Formats: sequence, C-alpha cells, structure tokens
Amino acid sequence: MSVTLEAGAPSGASPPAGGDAIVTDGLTKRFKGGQVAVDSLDLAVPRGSVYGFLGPNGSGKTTTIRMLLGLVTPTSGSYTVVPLPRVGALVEGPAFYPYLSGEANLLRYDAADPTAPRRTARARVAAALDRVGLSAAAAKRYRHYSLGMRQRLAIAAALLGPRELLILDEPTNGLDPQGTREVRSLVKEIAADGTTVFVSSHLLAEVEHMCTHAAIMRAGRLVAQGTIASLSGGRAPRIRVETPDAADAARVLRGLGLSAVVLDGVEVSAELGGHAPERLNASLVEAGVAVRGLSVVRPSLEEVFVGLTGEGFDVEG
Ligand SMILES: Nc1ncnc2c1ncn2[C@@H]1O[C@H](COP(=O)(O)OP(=O)(O)OP(=O)(O)O)[C@@H](O)[C@H]1O
Repeated sequence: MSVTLEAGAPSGASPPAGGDAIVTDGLTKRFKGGQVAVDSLDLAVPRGSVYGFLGPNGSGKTTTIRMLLGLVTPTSGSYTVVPLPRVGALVEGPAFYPYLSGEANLLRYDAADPTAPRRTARARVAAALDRVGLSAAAAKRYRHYSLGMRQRLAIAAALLGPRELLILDEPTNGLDPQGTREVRSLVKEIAADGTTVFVSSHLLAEVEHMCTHAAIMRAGRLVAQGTIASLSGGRAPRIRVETPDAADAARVLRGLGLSAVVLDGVEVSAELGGHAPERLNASLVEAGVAVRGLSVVRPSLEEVFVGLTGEGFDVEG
C-alpha cells in the first residue's frame, strides 16, 4: 500500500523548527512480546537533503518510517515532521490494476483521497506522470509497464500533491538493474527540485551514490549519521603502491615522513597526509623502486560502516 497523507498531523507530530524536515528524539518502538524494533532514535534530516536511511533487513527502518507517518504508535520518544499534507510516501508498492493504463490507475488512486478536489484530478495526475517521466506511457496498460515504470508510477502516486518531503521505503527493492537506475535518477531529480527525500535502503553503494546524507542503523539503533562526506571523511586517504620492491618502497615512504605504513606482499600503503602523490611516485622511482601501480584510496562508506560495527554489509547494487 502506498500511503499518501492528506489528513492533518497525528498527535505527537508537529512541524519541526529550523532547517530540518524530520527530527526524532529518543524515538522507540517496543512490540508486544518485548522486541525493541527501534531504540532511542535521534534523527535530524535537513531540508533539501537526500537522506539515506541505511541498514540491513530487520534493523528497524520500516518501523521508523511507519512511526513518522503516524501508522505505528511510538512506545516512547517524540518526532516532528513537516506538515503531513506536504508529505508523500511510498511504503509498499500500491496495488495497481494490470488492465488499466497508468493514467487510469492514478485517477482511481487519486479518487480514493477524499481531500483531493475532483475538478483538478486530471491536471494533478498529468503533472505527476510528467514528474516521473511517464507522460508518453500514460495510456499504456500497467501490465505492459517495465519494473522501473511500475515503480515510477508508484512514486507518481506519492507525488499527486505538492510535496516538501518524500519518504520512500526501499524503492529499488525487487527492481532489475534498469529499473534501479531509473528510480535512482528520479530520486535525484525530485531532490534537485527542492523536495527533501528520505529513502531507506539496505544497499550501501546505493546510498553512497544517491544521497547527500545518511543514517546507519543496526539492530534498531543509530550507529552514525551525517553528510556522506563527513561519514567517509573520518578516515584519512591513503596512498597504495604496487611494487615487487615493497620493502624498499616502505623504507622510502617512511623516510619521507609518511605514517601508518603497511606492507602486504607486493603492496605498500600509507597515510597520504599532505603529500602530493606524483612527488611520492617520483621519489620512489628515483630510489630505484619499480612502481607498477600507484593510487590514492579514500575510505568508502562501507569501510566506515565495518569500522563502526565490526560487521560486513550488503554492498551490491
Ligand atoms: N508488527 C510487528 N510485531 C512484532 N515485531 C515486529 C513488527 N514489525 C516489525 N517487527 C520486528 O522489528 C524489527 C525491525 O523490523 P523493520 O521491518 O522495522 O526492519 P527493517 O529495517 O525495515 O527491515 P526490512 O527491510 O526487512 O523491513 C524486526 O526484527 C521485525 O521482525
């Protein structure tokens, strides 16, 4: 079901102050039976960001999103979001009719919303189809849509009104590579228009490429949040040299003042610090080191995540 909220805010939700589209304070959900799905969550989602809500399956992402939309009552803590009529959400794919066109499906979907004025339904649907790049396929039956088109139609359903915030729960789940690309570029386009996008994913690479900010969840708890750059930037870039003269290379790099030199077979790496890689290359060659390869490696979000949690992560996609 796609939840597109047009009603007033549920109790407990009020517009956040300042520059944030979503703020949560100690937000907690304990299900009957004692399981804590979300544990003291403090989120701050800046307006205008594409905020990746990242975590493996079962880490509490969907439960958090359901609380933000007023669909699940928190056990404790509080949250604020932009006014709910200005929030579009895609929590699970809406059930579209296979034999109806994309346009007819959206008209039916729109008609189910009692607050949406009937007079402007066609214009609203046309604008939403245009927004997701489906105008040319408006009259085509849903069953002939590709996976990517189907998901874009679902996003169009969440964009039937003017939105300040779009919440998408795992929007690329189950899509083929082409559909995944379509949805990722659509998310970037929507964000470029000024809509804040809060998007959950279990794919690190996806969040790294699509988002400006991220929160990393693990077993209901927030492990880290911030800009992608700040999350990855906590670790210094390293220079990596591939050479059969690894011991000599390590000596040269140490002699030049590089720290954290690590020798591993035919590879030597060290913290780059303020050194210029091309100067280091020249120094190595001058010292008689046969340099086969030289690169500067910046830590990825994955390495940061593994460093924070000591666990691996699904990095496909
Ligand atoms: N209605 C419920 N009753 C009891 N436990 C639940 C309920 N909904 C979710 N949980 C549990 O809470 C934890 C968090 O689930 P949640 O669906 O929020 O995680 P998620 O990160 O969105 O994962 P997924 O991507 O698999 O949905 C899980 O262990 C799940 O089994």
